[in-house]
Amino acid sequence: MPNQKPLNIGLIGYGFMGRTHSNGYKRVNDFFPELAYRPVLKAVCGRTAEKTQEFADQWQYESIETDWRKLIARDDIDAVDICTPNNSHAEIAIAAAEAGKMILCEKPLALNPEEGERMIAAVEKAGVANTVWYNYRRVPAVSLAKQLIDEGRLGRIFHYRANFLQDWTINEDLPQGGAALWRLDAKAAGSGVTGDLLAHCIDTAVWLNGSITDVSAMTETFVKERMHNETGKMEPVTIDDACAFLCHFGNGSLGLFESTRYARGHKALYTFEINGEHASIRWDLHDLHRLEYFDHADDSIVRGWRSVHCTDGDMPYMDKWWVPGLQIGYEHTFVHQVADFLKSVETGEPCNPTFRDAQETQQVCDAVLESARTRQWKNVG
Ligand SMILES: NC(=O)C1=CN([C@@H]2O[C@H](COP(=O)(O)OP(=O)(O)OC[C@H]3O[C@@H](n4cnc5c(N)ncnc54)[C@H](OP(=O)(O)O)[C@@H]3O)[C@@H](O)[C@H]2O)C=CC1
Ligand SMILES: O=C1CO[C@H](CO)[C@@H](O)[C@@H]1O
Repeated sequence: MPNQKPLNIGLIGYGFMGRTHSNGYKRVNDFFPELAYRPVLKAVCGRTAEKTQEFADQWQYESIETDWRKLIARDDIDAVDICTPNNSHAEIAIAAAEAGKMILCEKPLALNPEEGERMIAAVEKAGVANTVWYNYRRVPAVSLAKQLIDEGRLGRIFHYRANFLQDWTINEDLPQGGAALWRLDAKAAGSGVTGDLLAHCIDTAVWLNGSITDVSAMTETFVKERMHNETGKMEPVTIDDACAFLCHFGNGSLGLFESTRYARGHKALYTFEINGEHASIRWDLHDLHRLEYFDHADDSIVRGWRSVHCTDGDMPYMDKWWVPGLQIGYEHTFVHQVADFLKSVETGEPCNPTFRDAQETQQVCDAVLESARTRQWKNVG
C-alpha cells in the first residue's frame, strides 16, 4: 500500500526470535492491509559480522551493525527490537528509550524486578511505545479464552492450572553457557524454567485471571554440575531445572503451576485449564487452534466438553487469514503482535503487555524463586 508510513526496524539478535519477528514484519501488511504503518527491515545487529550479514541477506535487511549502541544511535531507526539473551534486555532497552526509540522487547522483560523498574522508568520518561513479546496471548484460541472470561461466561473462577514441559536438558553431558546454551547459565538467563517457561504461563494467567497475590514454590536442579562453555571447566549449575508453585489470585481463585525441562517426551507442551462456577476452559499448545469448553448450562443429555475449532472469521484475528476450518500456527502469534504494535503506534494506545504489564510477571517469578529458596510463602511485589 503506497500510503502506508514506513516504520524502520532495528533488530538486535538474529537467532530463534530474530527469525519469528522478521517473519512477522514481512507478512503483516499483506494480511492486515488496513494498517497505517509498514515495517521496514532497516538494520539487524549481532556480534558476529559474517553470521549477521548472512541473516541480513536471507531476510532482506538493508544493513547490519555489530554493536547495538551504533544501531540505537542511528537516525534512520524508529523501533528497536530486542531479541538477545535476557541479561542484555535492560541495558539495551534503557539506552534505546533514552535515544527516543520505540521498543519491542523479548520476554522475560528483565533478569529481575529491579531491572524491570529501571526499564519502565526509562520508557515512561521518554514516552516511547513499548511492548514485550508474550506471544501466546495472541493465539486466537487464547484470545478467545480472554473474551469468554471477560464476558462472564465462566462466572466466579475457582481454579487456574498451567504447565510448560520440555525435555531438552536431561542429558547430563550437555554443557552450559556460551552463545548456544545461555539458557543454562543464570548470569545470562536470570533463572531457569521460571523465567524462561513459567513466565509465559504467568503472563497468560495474569492476563486471563488477574493478579497473583502470594506463592509457595519449590525448584530443583537435577544435574548439579556441567561443563561451562566459556571456561571449559565443570561448574555448578545455577539455574532451576524444574519449578512448581501454588498461588492465590486476587479474585480468590487458587493456582497451580509446573514447569520442567526434564519431562521426557515433551518438547514444548504448554497447557492451561480454568474452572469457573458455570463453565471451564482448557487449552493445549500442541493443538493450539482448539479451545475446549464445558458449559454447565447445556442440556444434561448433551452436556460435555466441546472442542471449539477457532478458525471462523468471528474468532479473534481469524478474519485476517483463510476460510473457516483452515487453521494457522505458532508463527502467526508474532504477526498478530506486530499488527497490534503497529496499530498502537497509529492510535497511541498501549500494546499489551507493555513493560509495566510485564513487570507483574517479573515480580511473580521473583517471589517464586524467593519462596523456593526460603521454603516459605511469599507475597508478590
Ligand atoms: N516469546 C517467545 O516465545 C520466545 C522468547 N525468547 C526470548 O528471546 C530472547 C532471545 O532468545 P533466542 O532468540 O532463542 O536466542 P538465540 O540464542 O537464538 O539468539 C540470540 C541472538 O542474540 C545475539 N546476541 C547475543 N548477545 C548480543 C549482543 N550483546 N549484541 C548483539 N547481539 C547479541 C546472538 O548473536 P551473536 O552471538 O552473533 O551476537 C543471537 O543472534 C530471549 O530473551 C528469550 O527468552 C526465546 C524463544 C521464544
Ligand atoms: O516459548 C518458548 C519455547 O521454549 C523456549 C526455550 O526452549 C523459550 O525460550 C520460549 O520462550
